[in-house]
Amino acid sequence: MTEPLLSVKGLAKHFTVRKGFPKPKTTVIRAVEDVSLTINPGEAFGLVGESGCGKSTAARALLRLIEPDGGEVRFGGQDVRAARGKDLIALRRRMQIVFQDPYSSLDPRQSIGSALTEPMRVHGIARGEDAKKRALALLEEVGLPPNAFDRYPHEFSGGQRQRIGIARALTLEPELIVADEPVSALDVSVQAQVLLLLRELRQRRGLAFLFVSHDLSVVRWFCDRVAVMYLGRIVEEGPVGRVLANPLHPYARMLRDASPEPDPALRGALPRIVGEIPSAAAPPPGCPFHPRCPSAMPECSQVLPALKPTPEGGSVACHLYG
Ligand SMILES: Nc1ncnc2c1ncn2[C@@H]1O[C@H](COP(=O)(O)OP(=O)(O)OP(=O)(O)O)[C@@H](O)[C@H]1O
Repeated sequence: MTEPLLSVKGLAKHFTVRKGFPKPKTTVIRAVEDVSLTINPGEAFGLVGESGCGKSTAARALLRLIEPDGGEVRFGGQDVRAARGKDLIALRRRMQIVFQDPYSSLDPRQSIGSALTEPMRVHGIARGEDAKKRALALLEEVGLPPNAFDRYPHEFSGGQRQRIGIARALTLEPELIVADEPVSALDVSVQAQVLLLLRELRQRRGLAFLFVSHDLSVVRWFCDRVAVMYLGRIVEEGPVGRVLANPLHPYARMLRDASPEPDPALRGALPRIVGEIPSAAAPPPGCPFHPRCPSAMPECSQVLPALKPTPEGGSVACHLYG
């Protein structure tokens, strides 16, 4: 069996906010609760769910861009949460992030050449002419001309800026890319080109991906495995073909049925997603999905269902299953 590249167990992240007027009250938002997943070398793992379910928070917490409040994160066998100083820098080099909006992650006053060579210099990989040569090769790899090196972010289109964001994520030759909604800010016509580039890079470099998206068709196309999140928790996980074709959790089924149907003959015949996602500040007792679930039973409002294994190596957290 392959040793997982990334292994996450029981990850938690809570935010404490003060809200209300005139007497603000302290509220704890349980953005991520008991999230576990593993990603093997070269594997693409999708994280899907409605807006606010905790996908981005989970992705940032496992990279320690924000500090988790609980759980264990191991990368290549190393304890990410315990890593300090040089060890943490070395781990960071191996896992990189591509953001939804590359414009906000690129410094408008920094040339593209400098944005690409700076991390190489800081991490002691290359400097001077060597770093420039590597940056030019990266620009070519992501489909940008060499003269992009001396230009600035505002001179590029959204799709080109995302290519720059991808090139920057590659400067340190990572093994895992966390792609947080990498194409959802782009025009539809450009989305496919950037997705093709990501898939090409994945194949050529043997990269593993944590692919955060609300778009099931993109996840179906890009990923090997997928986890469905609801109110901070994973409710179902498994091979992408099985989970999206035959979801076992009623929420996963609802999400699948609400996603645009590629076959026009079936469009409109499917039930739409119903009800509002409850607040992560006051998650319902028992199964967090029970207030919206068409199949809820009395037990569902009292007992939180544990994740149970499914035959093909996935898992589902539902009292209806098993
Ligand atoms: N810095 C923060 N302070 C307080 N609450 C936060 C913070 N970041 C996220 N949250 C809350 O945590 C929950 C999860 O948010 P998160 O952005 O991770 O969800 P998401 O699934 O990625 O949604 P989206 O696709 O809209 O980004 C939400 O209720 C959100 O309001």
